[in-house]
Amino acid sequence: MWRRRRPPVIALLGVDGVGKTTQARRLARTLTAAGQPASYFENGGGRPLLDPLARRLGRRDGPDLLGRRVHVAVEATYRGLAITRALALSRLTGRIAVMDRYTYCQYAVMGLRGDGTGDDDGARRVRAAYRRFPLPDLVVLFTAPATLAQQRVERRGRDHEDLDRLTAFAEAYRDLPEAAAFHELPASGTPDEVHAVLYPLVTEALGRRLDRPAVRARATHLLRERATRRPTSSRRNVGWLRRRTEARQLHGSSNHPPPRSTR
Ligand SMILES: Cc1cn([C@H]2C[C@H](O)[C@@H](COP(=O)(O)OP(=O)(O)O)O2)c(=O)[nH]c1=O
Repeated sequence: MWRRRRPPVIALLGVDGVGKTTQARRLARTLTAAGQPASYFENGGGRPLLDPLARRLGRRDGPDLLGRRVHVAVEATYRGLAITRALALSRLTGRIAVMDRYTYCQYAVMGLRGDGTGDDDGARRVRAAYRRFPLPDLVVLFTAPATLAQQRVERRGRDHEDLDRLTAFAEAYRDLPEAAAFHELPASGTPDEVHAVLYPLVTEALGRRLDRPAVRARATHLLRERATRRPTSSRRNVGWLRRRTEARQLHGSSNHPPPRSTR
């Protein structure tokens, strides 16, 4: 269905533990089962790799290991490459891209840490580099109390999250200039409950996308209609052809111009 056009992009955002991965994987499966092939893509900034490495080397985290400027460059490049790969695979396969995190997560995490502001124009450079990525057809920001997100992260058993950091991170998402276009979805319920709200939002966004060719076809039709009403050069040519044919019929010649009346 999406072979000739860029397949839709659905981006799921939110702080750690809010349920992005759970919902994104499920969404890709449900869409595929419903005949709308979709793929799940994870677009992290490499934190699960960098932070443990930093700790092994006796540092607190990635920024402490690399310095703020280098860390942002590494993180934004890592995420940018993940998004590039995801979009390329989606385009090649014609499958809807369900994005677990997107460009906005980089902007939010930089806002949270205060990276790339003041003398350092890192934030502007990251935004400039990410400008080539398409606007998603739907951006969903999952929200949940920080305590619940923290419990979920603990239950996952892979990492730990500080409560204050989760609260500030949620604020950083809401402070983004793009936040007005995000669809906020409370994600405190069970995975079934959250999916039941998410899925109709997604199908509605896909429907809007499917409507676009119809709008374009109608516009093309109206333009053609207008063009045939206006006296264009091609219509004048048709008139000239008709007059020439009539003249030839009058003078009984098909291949030669009509004789001049003065002769
Ligand atoms: C969505 C959800 C997740 N979980 C669990 C599954 C995971 O182990 C953990 C974190 O969910 P996860 O989807 O990994 O969150 P995120 O991608 O936003 O960091 O919480 C619940 O217990 N209940 C839920 O409703």
